[in-house]
Amino acid sequence: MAEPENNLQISSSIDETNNNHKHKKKNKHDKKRPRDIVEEEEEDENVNNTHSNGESSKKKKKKNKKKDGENEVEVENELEEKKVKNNSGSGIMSNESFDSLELSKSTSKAIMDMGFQNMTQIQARAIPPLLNGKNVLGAARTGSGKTLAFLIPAVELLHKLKFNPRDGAGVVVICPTRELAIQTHDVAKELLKYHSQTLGLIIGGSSRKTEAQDLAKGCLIIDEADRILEANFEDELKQILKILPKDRQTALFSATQTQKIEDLARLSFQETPIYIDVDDGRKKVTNEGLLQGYVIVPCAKRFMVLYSFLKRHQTKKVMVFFSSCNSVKFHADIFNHINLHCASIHGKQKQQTRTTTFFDFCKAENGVLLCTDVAARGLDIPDVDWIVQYDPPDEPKEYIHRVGRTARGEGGKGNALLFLIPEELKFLCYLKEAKVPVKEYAYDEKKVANVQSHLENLVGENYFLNKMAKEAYRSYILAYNSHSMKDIFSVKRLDLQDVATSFCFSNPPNVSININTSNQRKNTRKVDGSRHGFNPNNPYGKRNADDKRQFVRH
Ligand SMILES: Nc1ncnc2c1ncn2[C@@H]1O[C@H](COP(=O)(O)OP(=O)(O)OP(=O)(O)O)[C@@H](O)[C@H]1O
Repeated sequence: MAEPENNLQISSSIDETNNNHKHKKKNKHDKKRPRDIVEEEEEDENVNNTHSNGESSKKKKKKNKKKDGENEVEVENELEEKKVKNNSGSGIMSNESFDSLELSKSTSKAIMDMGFQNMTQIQARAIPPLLNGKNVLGAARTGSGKTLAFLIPAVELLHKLKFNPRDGAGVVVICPTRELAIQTHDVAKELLKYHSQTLGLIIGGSSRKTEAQDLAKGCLIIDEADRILEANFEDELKQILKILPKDRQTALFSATQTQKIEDLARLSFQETPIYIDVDDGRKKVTNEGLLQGYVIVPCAKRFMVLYSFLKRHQTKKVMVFFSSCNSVKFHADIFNHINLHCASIHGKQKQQTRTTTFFDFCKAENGVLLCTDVAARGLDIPDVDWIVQYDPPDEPKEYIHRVGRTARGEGGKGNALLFLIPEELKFLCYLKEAKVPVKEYAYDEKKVANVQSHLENLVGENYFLNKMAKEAYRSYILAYNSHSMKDIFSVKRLDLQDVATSFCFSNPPNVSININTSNQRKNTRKVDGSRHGFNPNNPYGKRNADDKRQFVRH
């Protein structure tokens, strides 16, 4: 999908191939009684995400239509929201306006059309040095406006240089997934509305030769930078760097800066960059408006609890994360089979299906999206109410990116739920050390749907469901085996009968699982031959003992 004339290139170099409002009822979620996740639907605490562009969410507009008696509650909520917005200590906004940057008229007008006046903190701190040609390594929490923090300088610099399409690509933006590249391309398009500069999108599938020619000039931006090396795309990145000019300007951005960033910085920066971490010193790394909980579910009951949760939250917008494409496929199919409508996104789909599903879910007011980590990073999907991590994230860092799909922007609100089997509870220590606050939620056994035997019959009799269930079961075990945090997620501790039950089998299916522990994640996790080096004091992974730099926000 490369366009012929591009001086701003957005590309996805990495893509996955596999894998408060007030408490209305005070006693509901108090300390003694964990929140019940499968109880009858009542107003969730955090269902209205209001994005910082000043637009109220559709849901909020709908809520405002509620009968008169509820107006008082609404007014209180509005006031509370304003309080949050003015609290610059915990919010993402700065007091500085875009006007203070003295941007070109075309860029200023485009920003005005977006409805933004003040910059977010990362924008206020990263845009000026980038405009001055400095290299920047930028960290700021999820949903805090990093995209414009690098796109505004990119567009301004091209404009100032009077960069022409015939000059080639002036700016290259590298994103870890295709959807993120598409989204970033859309934001850049909005910014370039009144400019003569052009832009293009490379998300695989087009001529390598044309792509190489388009990339021949420019300055480099890497979004979700830490993810780039994780997927072992070091070689590809080196190829890209080789064809870029040596005297370029470079910027790396992510919500989580880690050891991997150092490797990447070494590869991509010619000289030491300016390091900007706007959230340094914060007591927690996740967003203010995010309510996070975990629920302990025995493995054999996982499916039924998820099913009951989704049934209960049918009027909400929910994303559910799985560890493999096959698991997403199976769950989407069986849920749709039993009239629980859900969409899915994973790396084994055709790009057209992925793109359509992504945009449909962005527009939807409610609905369920089952996905792999292909949707974990950077995606700015409006008004997501719940992030459910059905399969465990690979690290606390991935947890942070997944839950970052909700409660985005200033005053944004949302909920997150992590499923853990009793054997995985130690993961909570790592979350605590990573400054992620999670509360225990519960479910009422009596309210969990009892459809296990019905589903076992269905999977037993339906050839296609059976095949998908087997593949999903196998992939779940393989993904578990390749987990980075082996001390917690040990495949040896899994009870395969219980795992089989969670994939709607009455007995473990006959599948070949050739687990070779010496070969785990050979292609996806190895960086410079080292393993991650996690421990509770180092929840984000390995770094040198003498390295005192603060790569993670506290
Ligand atoms: N100056 C601003 N004022 C108000 N809202 C803004 C501003 N800048 C960006 N936003 C909005 O904030 C939301 C989050 O922005 P963005 O997607 O850039 O976050 P991010 O920091 O890149 O998140 P992630 O780490 O998840 O990739 C978007 O809906 C965007 O339109």
